[in-house]
Amino acid sequence: MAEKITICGGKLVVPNNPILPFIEGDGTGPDIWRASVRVFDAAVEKAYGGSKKIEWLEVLAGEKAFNKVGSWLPDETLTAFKEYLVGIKGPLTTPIGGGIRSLNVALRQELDLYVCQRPVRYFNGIESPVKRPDLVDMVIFRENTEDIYAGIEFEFGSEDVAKLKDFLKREFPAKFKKIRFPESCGIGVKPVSKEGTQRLVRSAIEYAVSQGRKSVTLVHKGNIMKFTEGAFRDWGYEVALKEFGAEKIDGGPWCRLPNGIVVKDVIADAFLQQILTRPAEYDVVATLNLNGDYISDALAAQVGGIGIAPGANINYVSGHAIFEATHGTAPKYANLDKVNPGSLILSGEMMFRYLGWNEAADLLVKGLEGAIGARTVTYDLARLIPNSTELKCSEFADAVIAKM
Ligand SMILES: NC(=O)C1=CN([C@@H]2O[C@H](COP(=O)(O)OP(=O)(O)OC[C@H]3O[C@@H](n4cnc5c(N)ncnc54)[C@H](OP(=O)(O)O)[C@@H]3O)[C@@H](O)[C@H]2O)C=CC1
Ligand SMILES: O=C(O)CCC(=O)C(=O)O
Ligand SMILES: [Mg+2]
Repeated sequence: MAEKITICGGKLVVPNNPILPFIEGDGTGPDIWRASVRVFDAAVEKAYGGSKKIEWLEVLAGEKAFNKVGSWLPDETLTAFKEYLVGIKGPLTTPIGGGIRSLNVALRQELDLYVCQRPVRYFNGIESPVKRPDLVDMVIFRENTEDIYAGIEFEFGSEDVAKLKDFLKREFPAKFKKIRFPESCGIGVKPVSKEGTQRLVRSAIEYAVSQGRKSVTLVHKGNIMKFTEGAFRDWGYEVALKEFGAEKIDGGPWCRLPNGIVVKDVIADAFLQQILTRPAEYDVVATLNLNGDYISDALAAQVGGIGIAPGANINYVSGHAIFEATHGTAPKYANLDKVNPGSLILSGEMMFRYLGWNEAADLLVKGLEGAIGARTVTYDLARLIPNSTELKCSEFADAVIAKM
């Protein structure tokens, strides 16, 4: 009988037939979902011989939801993710400039999924744009609920931005003078809190400890944005020192945990050049929301692109989690059965590990490594792998299943 996943004493209780809500997604989402769900079911069947099975529950969001029920993000969808704890989603479109705000961000904020966890690793056989993609083995912990993604923006020409400018002019005249074109600007606000920073950094360090990683790097732009990004760095070190018994190295601020894990920091622009030139120096990365968004795509490109870039949005306290690829809806490829389902498949791998279904997770990796190793890949990897055979999205799913 299908049952809900629950949490007890901070540990997930996963039945053999868990109900997992999923959102198909916009654009290429349906193609990718159809391919991935077959791979997930095949992995579970092969790993557990019928003793475990997922009961998939479709919930609506995005264009499909709007067309069917007139809402972009129906309450029932949020309720399902709250109730069933763990789910998975395809990408959802966010218009640029005007229109609705991001549904992806809304889900993260509504469910308080404060960690956006994105592992980046190399698969043998892919020729990436860099010489040593195999040196990239990082896990990004991106803060997922605040920063400029909180969406506190005031549109140029609106009554609200006029009110805000009046307030700044009156209360903070020196700061207001620094606005270069006060008459013609919109304004965005960047909230970064101690609480939000510390729960993110705590999760990153706990992950590093549990997985035996070498270091945690706090990536920030604290030289320029001192009280947001700079504070992120300081509050991050505070967690390492006060909660994990770290000791400062040569007077700090770098520090070392009793088990040898180094907690260090780097300014974001330097980080983006060093991941190209010295990737082996970075391991677990903890960073703010916008930096994490840029870093995810940049690192994905280093190992073969966004077609194999998985992710998860997790609240490590409540247990709520929604797994999703790093990439978006790639609308030009919608319904062509063309794009790589690898990112969603690997997001499923993360999900299975989160559920404790490591055998099924291992099969997903085996299948993906097998298909890539045999040079039977979708268009994106075919561009990078000499003498490869280009497969459709659905055919790639078959190839992964065949190699499990
Ligand atoms: N979490 C989410 O739901 C996210 C949603 N979005 C949304 O998606 C929409 C489109 O965003 P856009 O900036 O174009 O970014 P996308 O990630 O959707 O696409 C950019 C490029 O990445 C490559 N790509 C994307 N997905 C795949 C895949 N599965 N396999 C292989 N290659 C892939 C394609 O490259 P090429 O052209 O080289 O073939 C594509 O043109 C926007 O509305 C955005 O807001 C964006 C990111 C995350
Ligand atoms: O919400 C969106 O449309 C974009 C989100 C995004 O780029 C990301 O989470 O990496
Ligand atoms: Mg992104």
